Amino acid sequence: MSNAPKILYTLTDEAPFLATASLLPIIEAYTAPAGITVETRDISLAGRILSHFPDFLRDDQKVADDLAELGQLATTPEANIIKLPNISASVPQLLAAIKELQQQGYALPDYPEEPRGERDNEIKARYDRTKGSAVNPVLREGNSDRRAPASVKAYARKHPHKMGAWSSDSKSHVAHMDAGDFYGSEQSAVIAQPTTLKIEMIGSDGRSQMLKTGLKVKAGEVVDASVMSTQALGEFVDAQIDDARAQGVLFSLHLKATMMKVSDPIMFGVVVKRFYDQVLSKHAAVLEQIGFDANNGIGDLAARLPSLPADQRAAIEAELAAVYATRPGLAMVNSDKGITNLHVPSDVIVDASMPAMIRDSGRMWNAEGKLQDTKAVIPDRCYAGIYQAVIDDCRAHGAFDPATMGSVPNVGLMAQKAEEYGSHDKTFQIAADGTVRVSDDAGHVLMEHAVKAGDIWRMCQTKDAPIQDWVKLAVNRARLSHTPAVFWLDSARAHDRNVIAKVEQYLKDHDTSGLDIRILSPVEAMKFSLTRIRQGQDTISCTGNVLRDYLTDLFPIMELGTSAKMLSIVPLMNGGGLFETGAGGSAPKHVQQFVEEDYLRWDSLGEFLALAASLEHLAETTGNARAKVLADALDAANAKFLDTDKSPSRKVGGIDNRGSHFYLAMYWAQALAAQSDDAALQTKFAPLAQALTVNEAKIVAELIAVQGKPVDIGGYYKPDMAKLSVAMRPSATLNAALAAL
Ligand SMILES: NC(=O)C1=CN([C@@H]2O[C@H](COP(=O)(O)OP(=O)(O)OC[C@H]3O[C@@H](n4cnc5c(N)ncnc54)[C@H](OP(=O)(O)O)[C@@H]3O)[C@@H](O)[C@H]2O)C=CC1
Ligand SMILES: O=C(O)CCC(=O)C(=O)O
Ligand SMILES: [Mg+2]
Repeated sequence: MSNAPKILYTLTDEAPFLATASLLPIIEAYTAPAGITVETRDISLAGRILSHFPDFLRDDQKVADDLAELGQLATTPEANIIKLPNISASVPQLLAAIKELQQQGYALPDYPEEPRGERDNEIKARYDRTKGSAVNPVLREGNSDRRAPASVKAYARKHPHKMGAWSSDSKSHVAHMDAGDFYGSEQSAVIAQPTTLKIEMIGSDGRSQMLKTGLKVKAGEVVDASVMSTQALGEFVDAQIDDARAQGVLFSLHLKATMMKVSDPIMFGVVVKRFYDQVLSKHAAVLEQIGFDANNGIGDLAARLPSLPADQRAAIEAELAAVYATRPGLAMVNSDKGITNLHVPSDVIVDASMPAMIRDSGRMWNAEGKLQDTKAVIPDRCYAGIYQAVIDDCRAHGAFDPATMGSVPNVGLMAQKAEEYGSHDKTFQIAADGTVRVSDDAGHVLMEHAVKAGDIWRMCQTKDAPIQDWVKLAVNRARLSHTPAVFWLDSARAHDRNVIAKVEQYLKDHDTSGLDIRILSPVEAMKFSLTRIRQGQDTISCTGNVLRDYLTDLFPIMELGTSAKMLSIVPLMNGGGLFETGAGGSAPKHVQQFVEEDYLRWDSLGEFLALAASLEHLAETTGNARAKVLADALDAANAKFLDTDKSPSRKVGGIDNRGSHFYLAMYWAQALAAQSDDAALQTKFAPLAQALTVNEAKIVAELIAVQGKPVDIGGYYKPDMAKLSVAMRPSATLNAALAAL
């Protein structure tokens, strides 16, 4: 195959987007001499919003729907996409982004939180398409292969990050429900013939309502349904609040309200309502009137209180203080600013929050700004148990040692919206008591649940082709890295039983001789992997979509200090490549630090690794030999970058993200100048390598000189590109050297 070599680089949000303003000019300068085009596509929250409202914007303000274009491209062999982390917006973030855009002169409508009439419904539906994890499921037309490359692991062993010590009498623990959750109610079916499903709600009064019709399913597809009883959840939460107070530990809640954008905000709301019951019940009428929504967190109340008369406001504030006096301490997101774990549903996201707690000796921050033992409430049992297994291990054996510990790479089943992370359009909060029934074309009932008003019912789909591809990837990875591979599947779950049967069947399609491949329940798989990790041994985890997410933050954060240092490749099922940068988020607190003191702590190593993999893929698919030369030189530069430890330090005065980009550029140019595979590239890059090497001290000084004072970038969700470029490219010497290339 030969086509014009092109890489699509995504413009996203927050820290990774700021970093792009400095890194992209370097990437463009280096790839151009090889005849490679790098184009950008805007998939930021602001960009997604604007692309949905052309009818409200002036012609010069309209933007294309880049996400839809990339989603389409991801199904083709030509795709070569570098995907940086983006905001998966909660409602409070969506509201803030809309407000900022309106202030910048975009005449967007307000978000109709309580829609009245057709027009409101239509506008809300448009906004809701940009909400939550709206990007990744669209682009992920493949399964994932996430790991710490050998060079990164070696770096972490040489420069181990700090890990909080663990004590055997830590009172920290995970609390989960014992009944009434998704885990306990799961039903699963494998589709025999292509058909169309419908989801029907039959009320106890006999009235029936279609929740969804026309849901096409393919042969071999696994479909599951389960239900969370909000009553059981509420009772469980009450008991945990009391128990946390009795034990003197912090109360914390860990959900994934971003990716599980329908079910988890409701669960979050149940916990907020229970925790603040005293004040919310007493002032219910007033709170209703000011539009408070518990699903948006208690921060929503704080935001709306100013609209009340002073006396009403004081009464509510007094009641809030009384709640805090009688409740257990809440884990804090920011104790200086009084932001609690229950403030905003997107502040505490389980994949990152549980590893952070484990790294901090099993503790979280309390209101006094001190670390304290914590009850981590993870209501549903499907995956909660793995974290208790880690806590048990740390209590028994102490903290993990990054200098000696083994690694747990992941091969994750996520293609085509697999499993829970694709369930949003099939998740419903039930309006009345009755039965939810899933049936096919021929009227056969596949699954049926008794439900009560308020319950959360959801259905998931996992297509057969992605499962086959996942098994193949797992076998390949086990073979390539000579490492045991464990499928984390729970035979007590209906869905997992169906997947186990498929895994057993599809393993037979591959040569597995000499490989150690096992199927273990998540808790057993965790214990097995942790035992090996302490012996310095690696174990591949082959998991479904949710555990993919959880484990690819958990292990990198323990092994490397941050999941930003991960290599995260998605071989797309139709032959293209999606290269995600790291496995971590968009680090909002890094933006805060940047605007306050012109210092960006974001670690772009994930971008460097993704770029090398993308160039490698480009060389293979387009036969462009120069892409290979660039990739090899970038590999060498990455190794040198790690060896010399040029990642950003944490504080003003050291090199930050921009300084680390300079070092990458210098090492990359040096490697290109030193190679002899391509004489023209060698000649082209030799003077640049020379200029950067000679001016190292000067460039670093120019980059550091700007630090330490506030910087204006003209927006949070949509920064001013000109201001941002000036702020992120403060070294005239570096800019001139790049321009001269
Ligand atoms: N692929 C994607 O698009 C993803 C997007 N997200 C989105 O990102 C946002 C934040 O979520 P979340 O990941 O939970 O929180 P953060 O982005 O705050 O990440 C958690 C912590 O990881 C560390 N970290 C992550 N990336 C880097 C980096 N490149 N350089 C240095 N440190 C890093 C920091 O820890 P410390 O300060 O302790 O060193 C950071 O505070 C949300 O909107 C979420 O939806 C999240 C995951 C993936
Ligand atoms: O899409 C998202 O919201 C986050 C994705 C994520 O956390 C992951 O894939 O690791
Ligand atoms: Mg994640």
